[in-house]
Amino acid sequence: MIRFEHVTKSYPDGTTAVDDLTFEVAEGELITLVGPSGCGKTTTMKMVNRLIEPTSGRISLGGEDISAIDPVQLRRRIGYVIQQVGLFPHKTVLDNTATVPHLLGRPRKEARDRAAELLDLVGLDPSTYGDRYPDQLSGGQRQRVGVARALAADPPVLLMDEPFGAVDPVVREHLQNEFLRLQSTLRKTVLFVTHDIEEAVRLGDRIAVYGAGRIEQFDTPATVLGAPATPYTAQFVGADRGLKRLSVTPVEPGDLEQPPIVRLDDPAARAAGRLSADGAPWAVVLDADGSLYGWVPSAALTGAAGGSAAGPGTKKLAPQGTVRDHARRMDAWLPLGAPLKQALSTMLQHDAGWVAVQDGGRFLGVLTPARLHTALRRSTTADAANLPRGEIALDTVPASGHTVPGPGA
Ligand SMILES: Nc1ncnc2c1ncn2[C@@H]1O[C@H](COP(=O)(O)OP(=O)(O)OP(=O)(O)O)[C@@H](O)[C@H]1O
Repeated sequence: MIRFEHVTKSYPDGTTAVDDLTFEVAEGELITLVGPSGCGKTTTMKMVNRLIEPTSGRISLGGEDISAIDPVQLRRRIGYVIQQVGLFPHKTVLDNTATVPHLLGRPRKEARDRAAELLDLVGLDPSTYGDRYPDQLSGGQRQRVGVARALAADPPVLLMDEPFGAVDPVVREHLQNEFLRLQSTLRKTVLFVTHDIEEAVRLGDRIAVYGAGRIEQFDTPATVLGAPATPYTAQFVGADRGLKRLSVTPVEPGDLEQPPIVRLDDPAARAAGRLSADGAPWAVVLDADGSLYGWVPSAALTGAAGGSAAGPGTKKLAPQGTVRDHARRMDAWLPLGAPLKQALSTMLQHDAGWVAVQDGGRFLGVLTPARLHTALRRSTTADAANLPRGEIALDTVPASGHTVPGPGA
């Protein structure tokens, strides 16, 4: 969709803002441009809508050389969101958003209806905010209007230059999540400038890491974090890149452990026999349709008073009733493909030694801290070797136990 071929921008004073850039952005892809101040990110962006003309090289949009497109026509195909949103102070939020469609010839009423839809889309109720003026909004709300306005002409391409840079971290994360939700349905081709590596990782399908005027690495967030191409990139993404990588590494079926499984309606005696044969301290309990209900400690099944809390020497009774009578609920589960960070956070939140992973309501297995660590290492090695994760064998330091720790362990 967007293609840079050997693009250079030099200024008469001898500054080379961008030096021989070549890259391609696919349709519907969100690329984050990240790097320190002055490395050429904004210059790259402004060359796409011809606010800056390159000194040499070629930029094309959908196969068309942009130097042959009238800049005004070109900008109608490209939404532009900047940090200092640049709303018209004397116009209401609704009119600010409707300006572009109206300028493009849509009747006023139609343009305003569309603007109301867009405000709704970016999370601003038009009946509450539509009649306000920009100075009656918070910084985060103004940014949302900026995004709505950029989307108003329904351009296939969006350029976003630190659009969430001026708001506090909490609002910023909120805006990022909303923008991701929007992008998952709109699938615009987006160039997004930021100097915040966290933001670049969270939003980008791929990240372009800039050094002075050049791209040092252009790859997926997982690869940039797991296998930085140069010492510069490694230093830029930070020493805690393993931790950041948790956010972009999904849970895969091969990561899961398989504790014994019993069903809610199984007789307790049979379930106890099964656990005792396996030497397992607990089992996952599934309901009739195969989804997670919770877990049951072996001690509870064998009737020891107080279940898993029973001390040594407690007299064991014959198992009574069904598993349902002894099982404990466990709400902590994740969908397959959820990031490892969510897995870790769910374990911590539930104070549990494992978290169940399900696919469309079907239980697949459990992830433990040890397995999470292995998954992270394996995916990092796989990215560096350019192989599927399942094909990576690790030389692993053995975990201390060989059974899955019980919840709360
Ligand atoms: N008109 C100009 N004349 C000379 N140098 C310029 C001019 N405009 C920009 N530059 C230089 O080009 C380089 C790239 O600037 P650019 O705005 O693209 O950086 P950036 O990566 O977006 O930085 P920031 O994160 O601070 O916005 C900088 O060194 C800047 O000083």
